[in-house]
Amino acid sequence: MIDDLFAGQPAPVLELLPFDGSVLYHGQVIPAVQADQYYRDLLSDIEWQHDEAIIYGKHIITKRKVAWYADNPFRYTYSKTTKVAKPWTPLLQALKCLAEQHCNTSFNSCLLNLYHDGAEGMAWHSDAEKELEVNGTIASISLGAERKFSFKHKTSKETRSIQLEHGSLLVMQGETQSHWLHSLPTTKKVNSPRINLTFRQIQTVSP
Ligand SMILES: O=C(O)CCC(=O)C(=O)O
Ligand SMILES: [Fe+2]
Repeated sequence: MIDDLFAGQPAPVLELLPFDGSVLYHGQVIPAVQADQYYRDLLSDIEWQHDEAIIYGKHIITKRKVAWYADNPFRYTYSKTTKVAKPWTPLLQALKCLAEQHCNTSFNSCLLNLYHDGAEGMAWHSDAEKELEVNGTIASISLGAERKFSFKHKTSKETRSIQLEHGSLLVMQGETQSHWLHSLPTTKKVNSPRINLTFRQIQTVSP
């Protein structure tokens, strides 16, 4: 029986992309009870703020909330707005450590998103801001409501989707950001919050 074979073992890691990059779904790397606690702690302890963006010249304030933490008070620019990172909390440091163990790499920053319900999502984009290491690994931890996450190839337009479970880890690496867009589609089926943490490697400015 397949079930017996995997009993008590971590779920097998799943490759999502057929080519031009690699997206590995590690499944639920945080046990549910612990994930529940992390979710509650992050909801109350993180300094959540509405995100700002300038899109087609318009100043937009998102319903989704964000926060940015890092080793240093890095400045990070996306959607033409600049943020300054806050110092790690003990819980974020523990989650960073967990992500680093699974990815065999180190991260120096984390962007957090809080989607209050399925009406909030993220449009097609790739994480290729100039401050990010080129082809750097991005580790994404999900807590709270399960949501669909999609990839679309920039030229062939092929798509791949996956459900991101409570306590799960998804790792985007290699040439993924150069060739694929990703999005968190909005949905009427979800009416509770989801927290997402993406651990990243920001280029530190050389002297
Ligand atoms: O919410 C997610 O799972 C992904 C968020 C994302 O793509 C980003 O912050 O760049
Ligand atoms: Fe992204």
